[in-house]
Amino acid sequence: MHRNILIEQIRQKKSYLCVGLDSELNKLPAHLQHQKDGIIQFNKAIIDATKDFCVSYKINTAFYEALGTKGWEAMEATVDYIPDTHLKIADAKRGDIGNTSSQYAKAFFETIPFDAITVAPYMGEDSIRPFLAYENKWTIVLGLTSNKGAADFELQRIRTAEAEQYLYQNVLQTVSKWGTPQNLMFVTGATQASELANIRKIIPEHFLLVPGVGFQGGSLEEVSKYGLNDDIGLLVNASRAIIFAGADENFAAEAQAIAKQYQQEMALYIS
Ligand SMILES: O=C(O)c1cc(=O)[nH]c(=O)n1[C@@H]1O[C@H](COP(=O)(O)O)[C@@H](O)[C@H]1O
Repeated sequence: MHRNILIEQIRQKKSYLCVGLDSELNKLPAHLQHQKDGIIQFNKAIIDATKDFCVSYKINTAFYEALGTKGWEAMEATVDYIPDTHLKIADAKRGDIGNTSSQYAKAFFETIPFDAITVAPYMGEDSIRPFLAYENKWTIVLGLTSNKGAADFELQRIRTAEAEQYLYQNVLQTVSKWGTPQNLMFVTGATQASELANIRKIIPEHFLLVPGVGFQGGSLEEVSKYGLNDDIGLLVNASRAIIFAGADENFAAEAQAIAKQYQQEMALYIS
């Protein structure tokens, strides 16, 4: 998906919400858990209920891969069902030596036609280039993640030729030279909102994928205050807070209500 189309969708809907389809089988409403295509039915109902309030869906592949062949089938059926107006993100956190990354890119950009994939930067440039080679596809590189373990490496101070800085800052500076704001985004956890002003100094133009509102306690208000740019530049993800808002037959309506709440709050920040 071209950046201009994404921005247009966000402005039209007054929403930069990404709904995370982390559809863990044993958390589905009881009536769907034992059905052969329970995850597909669940995802379709969630998509129908939330598509007017969000601009993107993020499929965390772990919840599908865990189920083997059936999981991959559910993932493909879900990607097929998501309207083309919505950015389809494979949250797969891949990255390997070049020829292997090329196969990951083929898997998630061609075999299953996602628009974007999350990638870990640890293995460097040749591990990321194969994803960037695809036109109109997005490579979303982990920057500063939402979890406690971000302190182990990402928030370590390092000394480079130019400055002393956090490791994640060096990642943003370096990786942003390999692509452009048209094909590269970065993950910034909502729980790290205090760092967003610094992040925007390094990458003012790029879109940020921001997970961590809802269950992980990140604040949409803070993220929006420090993260929004002239083109909006944010995709804020919530998974469990939306898809598991309700636990019975009413789950889709409950999910819709929460997605709508997020959208209405976002509308205040971008109007
Ligand atoms: O790459 C991600 O999406 C991601 C990065 C990060 O720093 N933190 C994070 O929570 N995520 C993912 O974002 C989703 C968050 O889910 P909820 O906490 O249920 O909203 C999960 O799929 C996580 O794997």
